[in-house]
Amino acid sequence: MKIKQLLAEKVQAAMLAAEIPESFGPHIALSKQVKFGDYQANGVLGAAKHLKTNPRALAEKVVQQLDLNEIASKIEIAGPGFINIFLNESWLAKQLNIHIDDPRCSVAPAKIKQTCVVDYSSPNLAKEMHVGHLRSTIIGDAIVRALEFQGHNVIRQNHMGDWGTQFGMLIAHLETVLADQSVAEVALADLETFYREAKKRFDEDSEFADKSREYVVKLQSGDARCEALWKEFIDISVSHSEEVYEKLNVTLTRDDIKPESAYNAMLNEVVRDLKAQGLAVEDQGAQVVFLEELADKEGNPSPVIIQKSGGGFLYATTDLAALKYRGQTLQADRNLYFIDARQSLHMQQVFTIARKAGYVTEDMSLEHHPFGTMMGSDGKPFKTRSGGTVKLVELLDEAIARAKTLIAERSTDLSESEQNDIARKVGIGAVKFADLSKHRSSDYIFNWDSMLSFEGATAPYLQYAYTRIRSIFTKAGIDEKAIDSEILLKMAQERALALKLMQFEDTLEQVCLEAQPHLMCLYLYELASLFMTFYEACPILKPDVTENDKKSRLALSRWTAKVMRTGLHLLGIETNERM
Ligand SMILES: NC(=[NH2+])NCCC[C@H](N)C(=O)O
Repeated sequence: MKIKQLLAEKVQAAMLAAEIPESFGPHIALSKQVKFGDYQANGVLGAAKHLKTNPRALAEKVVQQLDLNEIASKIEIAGPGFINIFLNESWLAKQLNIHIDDPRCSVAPAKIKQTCVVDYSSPNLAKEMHVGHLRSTIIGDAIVRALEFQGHNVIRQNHMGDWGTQFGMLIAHLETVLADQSVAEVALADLETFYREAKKRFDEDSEFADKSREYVVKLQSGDARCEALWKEFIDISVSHSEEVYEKLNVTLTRDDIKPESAYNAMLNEVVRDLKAQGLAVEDQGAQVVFLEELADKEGNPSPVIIQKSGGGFLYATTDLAALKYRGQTLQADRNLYFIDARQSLHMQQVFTIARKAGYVTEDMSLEHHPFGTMMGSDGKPFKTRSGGTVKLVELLDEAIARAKTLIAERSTDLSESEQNDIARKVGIGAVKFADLSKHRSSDYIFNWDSMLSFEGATAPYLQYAYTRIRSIFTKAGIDEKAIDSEILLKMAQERALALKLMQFEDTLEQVCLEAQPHLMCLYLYELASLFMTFYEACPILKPDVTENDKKSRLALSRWTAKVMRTGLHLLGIETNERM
């Protein structure tokens, strides 16, 4: 149920009837205090100013026209002309009752189905996946899940970095290592070390450096031997990423990989397009687009090199080709990119050029959703103790091991294999929730103790809250599916919980529009807290509770469990039936 939209439509209609031009809009917001009701419409104020009339009188006119009969129990004008809306308990209860069996938690499928192309994860295959890619993977996956749940057509694009000059050095080194009888899987077990070795040879041995450069050229011209080596390298590197995806429970598969090399055949065409349109000009032998739109303070246009003087292409050229494909072939209504904030200028440049070149039409939205850096406890970018890159698989294994210690202490009645399963969900959930619950664009400090705490806004807290709700049914010996009785909202705590449950779709909508998963995290934490308050104030299984109250409260509990499970699932976090 989109409550905000429903109220907006009603208030808008009343405003029109009161002869307020449509452009002023109803501006529906959640009320900040209980005494101001549940929602507040703030649109009249601006209109009154514009029409030079008394805002209160205008608000009264609107309220007279406002038809919220069944929905609201009270409408009040407050302050200079705010309209406070108090929702009707029986209307709220009715919505919950209608959707008691709805697995979609009363979320309607999107009326306008958009094609959303989502670029996320996208690690560089020359090296091990690092924490920056962890953020992109987790955040991107949460948004993909949310958009799909809404019913949009989502196309994942894992824009893996599998091309570029460093691959000459890597395959030249791989060739030597393989000649020494080593197996590629073993040689590439640790990509970081392999890269370092190759780089060292490249810097110290000029013969090797020459060979590396020669291999770059050969690779580009389709030399079979070099291509075979490259393919072998890429294949193993991709499987490293897949190991991370599997541990993380993200929805990316091999089919979603559309790496940089996939656009090689389009790069010449991109340069041709931009030259033909007068966008790219020759500058010192290179092909450059100068963007006035992104000029610096001194007014110098922002230069974007799309082809080097030697003929080589760049990161931006590939991104332009990718965007041409996404615009013209995939016909994306929304293009979403989950990439580190440090690539903001690059993205702006690509977006500006793509628009000018007509690769995407005006109505296609281009969105870079940047994220901040994950920091270590020392406040510096997250590294291993020796200053190296943290291997993601090891980080995730540590999360699971730490969760296992906690679960083994708490859940002594469960078997070893049950404990392991829970530890996996809790450990991975903790890493994800800690990341997703932060405002996307801010940096944050990675801290094991706080993310694994069973108190506060953490995955373990929410997962445990979910399990506790489920245990009410076990304790009562009732199959939750048999709960189909009327929800009655008598107590304030029941009403508050019911309202929160009905706000799930509004939250989801905002998460999808702004690509901000932390809104869902916050929502779920508030929901769990409201449930705890409800549970304390409104006993369910105590002997003196009437049968109707008991059933109604069980139905509310069932609803809460459903929304918690669905919300966590949309964040990519699994729940446990026992814990
Ligand atoms: N279309 C894109 N540029 N996607 C992001 C790619 C990220 C890049 N491979 C990196 O690791 O920095």
